[in-house]
Amino acid sequence: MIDRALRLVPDEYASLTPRLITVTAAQALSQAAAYCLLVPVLEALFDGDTGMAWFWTAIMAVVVAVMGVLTFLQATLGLRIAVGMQLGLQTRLGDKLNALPLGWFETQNAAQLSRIVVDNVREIQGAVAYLTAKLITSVLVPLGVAVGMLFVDWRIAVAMLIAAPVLFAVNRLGNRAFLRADERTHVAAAEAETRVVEFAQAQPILRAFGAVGSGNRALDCALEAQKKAATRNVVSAVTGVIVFGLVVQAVFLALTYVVVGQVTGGTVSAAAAIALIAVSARFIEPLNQAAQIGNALRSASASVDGASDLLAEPVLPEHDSPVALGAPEVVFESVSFGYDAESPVVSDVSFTVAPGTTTAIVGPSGAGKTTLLRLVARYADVDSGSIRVGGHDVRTQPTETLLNQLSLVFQNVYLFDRSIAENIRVGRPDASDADIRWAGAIARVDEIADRLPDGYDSPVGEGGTTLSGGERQRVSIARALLKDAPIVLLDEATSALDPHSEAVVIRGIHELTKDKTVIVVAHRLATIAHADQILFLDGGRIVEHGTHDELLALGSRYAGFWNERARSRGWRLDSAPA
Ligand SMILES: Nc1ncnc2c1ncn2[C@@H]1O[C@H](COP(=O)(O)OP(=O)(O)OP(=O)(O)O)[C@@H](O)[C@H]1O
Repeated sequence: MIDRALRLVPDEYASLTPRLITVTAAQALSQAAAYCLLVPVLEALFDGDTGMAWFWTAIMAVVVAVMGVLTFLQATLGLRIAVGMQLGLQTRLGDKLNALPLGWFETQNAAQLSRIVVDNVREIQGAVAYLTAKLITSVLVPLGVAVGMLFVDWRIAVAMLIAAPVLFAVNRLGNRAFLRADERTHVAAAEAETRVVEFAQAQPILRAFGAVGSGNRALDCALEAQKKAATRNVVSAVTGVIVFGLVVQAVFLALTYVVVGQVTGGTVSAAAAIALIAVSARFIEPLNQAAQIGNALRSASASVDGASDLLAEPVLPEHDSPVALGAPEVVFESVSFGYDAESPVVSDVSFTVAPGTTTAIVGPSGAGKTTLLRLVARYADVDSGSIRVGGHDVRTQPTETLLNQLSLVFQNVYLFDRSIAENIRVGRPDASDADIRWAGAIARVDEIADRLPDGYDSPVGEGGTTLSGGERQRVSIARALLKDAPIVLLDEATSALDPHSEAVVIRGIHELTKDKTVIVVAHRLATIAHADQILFLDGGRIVEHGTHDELLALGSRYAGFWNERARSRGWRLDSAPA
């Protein structure tokens, strides 16, 4: 576990780790030497040899002083590693999250990510900086004492050298059960966190459907499982510590018998015996500590796994060399893709979106329309075929270059818990206030800002919860307007907006898409009818493509889809807004 945790130490702090280990080892040996020096000091005192007593006390004082300096060095090194470890590991995890394909985030949940980046890092930090040092101390001090005893009485030294591995073996056995219980606790805690976040986020739906009780049940089960796992964990930890404590006392008693045996045998003086019993107590103490440190180290093991697994997640191959971009065209060539290898979602799809034209993708639910948009933005890489944007395969251009050419306006608009202005500025971080107001005016965000007390500086709440769905879309359109990318990927809203909001959003989108290359997953009949090209997708394949008139004349799938939609909405083409 320690070696895996040490591998997570950032490079710039890696050189400090051997220093910490060396200083800790030296500190532990000086501590052992100080304990051993008790024997000659006590012997001299009992013999009434004041000169020798002072001599050994002076040596002991020097050793204790060295030990003090080493303890100080050990503490400062540990602190430096702890701080560096936290910053460095969190930066590495942050960089990793930046490099992961966008599609990866759709399968993750916020609670587990936050647990890895915050809680796991804290545990690993503690394991590397403090627990490693404590573990070294608790091994080297008894070992040093036992070796030191060789110079006093070899039989006692041998008894100590036998006792130490016995104690470690008992400790190891006792902790196996704890380790299993601890793993179960980590799993149960992660599950409970996920359920708590889900329960909070699903409140509107649970209440709307009167399902608060059933929503609670999933959470209650997770919390109950966590409670049981935690109880088992505590029971096995406490049992292990009690058993280990009893064995430690038994070993201490055995050592005392050995010492007393030497006194009665006449090989050790009574004064030395008292000193040896005191040293034996010191010998036992760090071993006792090792039990608790072992538990803490094992508990940190699950955290190391969490962070290591995240760091090992595969990223999409990245091309750093700059490319000379051509016209803003999007070309799909025999593209096939599936979220998992067994079930393709998109099969052999080929089409070209010429610069400055609009392509509408329509088709039944689950046909793969949104997936096509995601593949353009490289949420994931295609399984076969290729997608070219601006004349280059999306896989052979730097991600930044690709994303700079794209404005994404998807249905689930996420707003940061900051002001309206800052949320719009996400579109172009160097935009001036005037630019933000320009984009806000076109997308009619100014209407929203006007009614809020702090105007554009008003906070929008986590995820934009203080704004309506239509208002959030307006902010996201303002973002995209500010970015002014040549290609717009648009997932049209399926949910109904009130007539005013809808009219405003449509106007904003109209401005955003003017003279741009547009791929739109279209639901509004006006958008579909006025597109330069329509792709009818079913089961991941393009089954028909052409203009609205061509496809209506064909009288097949698209015509059926169109007539059904138009009938259900009482809509006629000549009434379509421009
Ligand atoms: N992140 C994902 N992981 C696994 N499967 C997914 C993922 N996203 C979508 N799918 C599956 O891929 C298929 C196509 O989904 P997609 O969202 O592209 O369809 P769609 O045509 O846009 O549907 P809708 O009109 O209902 O939004 C569906 O079967 C869906 O369950």
